Amino acid sequence: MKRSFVKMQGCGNDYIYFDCLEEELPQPEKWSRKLSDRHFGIGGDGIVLICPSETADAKMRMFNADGSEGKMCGNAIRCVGKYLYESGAVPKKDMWIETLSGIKRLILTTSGSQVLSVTVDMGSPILGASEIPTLFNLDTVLDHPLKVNGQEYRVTCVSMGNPHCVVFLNEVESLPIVTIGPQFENHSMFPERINTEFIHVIRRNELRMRVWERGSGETWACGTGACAAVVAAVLNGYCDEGADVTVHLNGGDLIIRDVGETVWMTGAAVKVFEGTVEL
Ligand SMILES: N[C@H](CCC[C@H](N)C(=O)O)C(=O)O
Repeated sequence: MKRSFVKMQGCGNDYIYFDCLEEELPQPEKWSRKLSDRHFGIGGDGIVLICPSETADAKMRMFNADGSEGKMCGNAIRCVGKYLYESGAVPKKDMWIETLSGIKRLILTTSGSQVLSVTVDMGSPILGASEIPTLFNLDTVLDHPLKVNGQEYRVTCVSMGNPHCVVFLNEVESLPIVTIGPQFENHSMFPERINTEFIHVIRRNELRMRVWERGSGETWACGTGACAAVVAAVLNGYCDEGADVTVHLNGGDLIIRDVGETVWMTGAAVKVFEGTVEL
């Protein structure tokens, strides 16, 4: 069966999007693995399904490149808002998207009929060690030692609807992320695996971040991860609550504001190409 798709990216975190408002996509786990392959498929960090919702303007389901389903995706939800507005499916600049981590509010910035950037209310961070989930026998995991492959790191764990482990380092450019990333992702303390953000604090309102994502490996950006990183930075005294923090990712910048009860994320959403694929 021939199926149309749209390739979109947020700060280089690129997914293959399927409009499922009229027609479901069967076996999304299988197709995410096949189509994400950058040599034998379309190429991407995974696939995203844009589905109907009874409680919001639309519903987003996202699947990592390994086929596992993520409960929330910050870069993808911005692209979903862009697609829905520009296609006319949801002609609103203030819209609501249902996810497995609850309904999120999007505010679109447009130029004519084009969406330039999207601001998302990412919701309240979850800090309870068992809720993230982790197996630490603690209430919260703040600047806590964790041995990974024989080396001790200090970690802060935050959920933005999906699990994150934030590690502050003196520099991240030379980090052997392909080696250390999987060792964090599959560590025994994280029963549902983990997304890991490696952070260099440039100044109080500026972070540099690299990320090893659960199910996709090193991605060029992670929206939920950038939010988790700023929450962790505020908790550890590196950033100020309520301030706009610029997070520099491999693929671009996100502006994150942790206001305590919620976290706001602003960033671009870019269409790369459209196509059809035989499923
Ligand atoms: N790998 C993540 C999902 C994608 C999150 C990321 N791409 C974002 O922009 O938030 C997980 O399994 O929880």
